[in-house]
Amino acid sequence: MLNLTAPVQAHLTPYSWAVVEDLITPDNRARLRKDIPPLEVFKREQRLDGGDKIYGMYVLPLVDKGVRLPVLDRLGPAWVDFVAAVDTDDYRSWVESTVGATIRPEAFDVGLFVFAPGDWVSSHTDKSEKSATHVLYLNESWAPDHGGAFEVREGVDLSTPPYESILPAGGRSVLFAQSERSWHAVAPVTSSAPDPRFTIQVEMWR
Ligand SMILES: O=C(O)CCC(=O)C(=O)O
Ligand SMILES: [Fe+2]
Repeated sequence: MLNLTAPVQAHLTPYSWAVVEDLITPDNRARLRKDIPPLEVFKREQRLDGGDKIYGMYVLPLVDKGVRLPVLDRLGPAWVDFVAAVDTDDYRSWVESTVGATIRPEAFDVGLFVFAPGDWVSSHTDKSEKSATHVLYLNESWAPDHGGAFEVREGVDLSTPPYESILPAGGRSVLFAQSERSWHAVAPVTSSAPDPRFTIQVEMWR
């Protein structure tokens, strides 16, 4: 399921983050996409103000602190295989060496996220209880004017341009170590996007 020898572009500014291309092979991305359930199965997650971030998206948790949730089997073998692939010492060592975070076995969540037009996440660092986050993008084609870019940022202020913008598609994934500097945001998905923005998030806890 995962090609841990896929090319990595690792960065140390403004924090430790990396872009990885084709970590999931195209055929496996197609298998995963085919088994994304309808939106009715997801939970709407939205915060309009307060807290550490403002956001709107649909979420389907698949693994909670290392425990596979019943829905995983219902999604089918592609999703079971994906979870098995991130629950390995090879994957954890790869995360550790790619972004320099310390990863504990079993302390991980996996979620399937859907961002509809207008959905976004304000600039935030992720919770300090987190060691690293890996976001894998499941759409194949995506244009800059569809919004939804992963923005590497240098602070909370969205009126400044991002340090870098990553197109959330084409087999790309973004991995970063949590720190007080790990500012990032998701630009709003525009109404011109032909499909919702589909992501898998692997969250690794300290
Ligand atoms: O979907 C992404 O690219 C990142 C999402 C994110 O940062 C979050 O949900 O905390
Ligand atoms: Fe985040």
